[in-house]
Amino acid sequence: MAGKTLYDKIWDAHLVDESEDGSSLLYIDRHLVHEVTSPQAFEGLRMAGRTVRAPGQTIAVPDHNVPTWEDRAKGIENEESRIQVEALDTNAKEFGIHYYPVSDVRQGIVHIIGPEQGWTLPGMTVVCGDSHTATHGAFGALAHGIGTSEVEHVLATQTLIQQKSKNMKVEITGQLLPGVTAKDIVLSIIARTGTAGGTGYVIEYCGEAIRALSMEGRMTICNMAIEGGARAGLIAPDETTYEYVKGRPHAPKAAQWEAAMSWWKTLFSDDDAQWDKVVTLKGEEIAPTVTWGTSPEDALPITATVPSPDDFTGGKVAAVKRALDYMGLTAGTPLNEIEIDTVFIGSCTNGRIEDLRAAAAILKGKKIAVKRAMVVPGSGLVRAQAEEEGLADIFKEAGFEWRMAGCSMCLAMNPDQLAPGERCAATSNRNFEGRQGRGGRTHLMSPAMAAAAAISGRLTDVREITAPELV
Ligand SMILES: CC(C)[C@H](C(=O)O)[C@@H](O)C(=O)O
Ligand code: SF4
Repeated sequence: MAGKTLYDKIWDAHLVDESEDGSSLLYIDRHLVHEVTSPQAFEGLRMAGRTVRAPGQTIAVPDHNVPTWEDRAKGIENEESRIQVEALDTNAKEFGIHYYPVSDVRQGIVHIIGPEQGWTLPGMTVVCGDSHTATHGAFGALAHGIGTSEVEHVLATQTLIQQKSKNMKVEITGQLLPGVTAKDIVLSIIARTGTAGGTGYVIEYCGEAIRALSMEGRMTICNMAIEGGARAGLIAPDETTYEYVKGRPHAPKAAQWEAAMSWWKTLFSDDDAQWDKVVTLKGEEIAPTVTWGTSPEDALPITATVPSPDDFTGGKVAAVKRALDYMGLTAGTPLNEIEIDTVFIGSCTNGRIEDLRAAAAILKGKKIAVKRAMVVPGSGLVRAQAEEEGLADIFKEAGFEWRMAGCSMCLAMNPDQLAPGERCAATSNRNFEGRQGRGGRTHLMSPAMAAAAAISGRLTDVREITAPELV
């Protein structure tokens, strides 16, 4: 019998039942909940007179709709947003689940606080009514987004009906060059495989360059597995993982830690595991990367020029024409000559402490050359740590707004939005039309690249900026 992949192992360990058509019932270890996709699910429970099956494994936090200005006691102006946050508040209390309200310093983006609080652990199944649940795969947890009716199903039963995906391996060999980060890796992968390259697969990221990443960097990679079309992303746990998890509020302790470790140490793909698809990239060949279009696959090294529709074939020709029109770009323009108005550093892709450190290292002692720039820490605890480390002062002195935690300008569901035509260097994960506000233009990149763009006023190769750790 062939060996198993990491995905096979976690799947098998959570399989409750399997029917002949291949649909399977999986046990769910952690259910994360936010305000946008949960109100109807709780309402469904209420109407059926049901309770939450495992309230101790269900964790709720408002993040998408909350304003990120400092005085949040003022409440939420937009009615729909306010109703959703109020509903979460009521539901969390009524159903007795773990809850981090806006007033709690631990509040933040659901995919940042799960790992931060030690809810996300290797070998678990983790779900949330949110596509970027893939983030938690960085711990070697099988984590994916679910729809609102599935949220209700998990709340009621702590199980989920699933079809097994195929196994895909993405290997990044060798080492990254200075100035190149996890974000550049994942943008380069999606540029290569396309946004449909992972459709039907769970991707395991491996190789020397992945092993060398911190947990923050690994979360950035898995966060965007969904942008590459995959059901989930996974990275096998190792010492870096255990060190990050150990001592977190909800991580196992003492004898439980030892028991958990003996399971976690089995969580890797066997040498003779079967892969349905394999993609390999060389770490040394990855450059600081930016997107130029309206799909995450529209990514190129910063040293490139805006492509022409003629460089493509099939349906992509018309898509590129439309993208260039929407983005207000002309084929042949060097990417590093594109002037920007705004910089957004934050989101569940790049709103962790390491991301803020990387941006601050570039910004130290410099001033922004853009109309507006904001840093939105991914959680209240990231914000507090950044303040303690002096990063907040660096951002503020450079001219950045220093905000409270939330999804913020990653998507236009709260007051932080782009105006029509406004061009933004963003550390988030989606650059679709209108994603950051109607008519807004998004260029995705790493925090260091966004910081470099902030001080030059145009898309900039971070390797041109002198920063202590880059020389
Ligand atoms: C609002 C939510 C359902 C959505 C998602 O599923 O990803 C959001 O988080 C996003 O990033 O677009
Ligand atoms: S930060 Fe952005 S990508 Fe992440 S959950 Fe919020 S809206 Fe979705």
